[in-house]
Amino acid sequence: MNVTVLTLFPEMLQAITGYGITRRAVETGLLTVNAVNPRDYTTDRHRTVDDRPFGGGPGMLMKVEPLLAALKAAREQLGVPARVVYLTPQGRKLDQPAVDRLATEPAMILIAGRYEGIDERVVATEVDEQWSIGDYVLSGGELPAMVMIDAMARRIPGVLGHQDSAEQDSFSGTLANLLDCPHYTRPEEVNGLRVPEVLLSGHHEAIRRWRLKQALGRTWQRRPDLLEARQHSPGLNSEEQDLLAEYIREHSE
Ligand SMILES: COc1ccccc1CNc1ccc(C(N)=O)cn1
Repeated sequence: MNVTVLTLFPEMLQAITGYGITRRAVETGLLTVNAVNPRDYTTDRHRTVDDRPFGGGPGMLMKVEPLLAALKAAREQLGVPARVVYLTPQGRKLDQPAVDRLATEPAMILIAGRYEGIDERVVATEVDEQWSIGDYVLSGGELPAMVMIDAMARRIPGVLGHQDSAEQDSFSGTLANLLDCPHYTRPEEVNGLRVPEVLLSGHHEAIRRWRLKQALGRTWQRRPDLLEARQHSPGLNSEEQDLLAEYIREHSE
């Protein structure tokens, strides 16, 4: 997947290109992340990228011309048709299904706005999709862009060490509308705190049921909205219904 970010702060992208799974995805060529800085496409002496809003109001907006010129350069750089995404509080709330679909795009241009956003004429003529990572306002679209890139990178085959299918198959995790179960690793006891015995038992069926019960129970406790969705599509099977009922009984006395 090839991603180009339009940003006034290209160095910020080192937060994903320089560390961990996303760094390795870039190094192995499974992912490319480039930056195009609209400031490099200004023509005035002061390299102006922002201006005051018509009609008054607080703050500044990103000007049209530098953005359009940067978009043109980004499209030429990518060389193939790219999906243009604008990260904004006015966008649709990003979720895993959206990430999974976006991750199938061969090329994307992410516009990271600064100030109070960008001139609407750029949105109207160039943006394909507007996305928000949550109902809060940040100082720029760079962090949301990196959140989207990180989430998409994990869906590219070969990027995750463990078999992708393992993640797909697991009932929990955001892919299956359930919260994940608790996880433990060595030592078996620390500060008097023990690992649940079932996880040490080697009984894979008992472990599977315990993890499913914990995932269902946690979702019931923390995210009833997710559970509601899961109860309708695809619906809880009889084992899941039994395990959830058991968890609720144990957590209601
Ligand atoms: C006032 O900032 C803006 C106003 C309009 C557009 C972009 C920005 C840049 N800031 C952003 C961007 C995205 C998100 C999000 N929730 O995805 C939060 N903040």
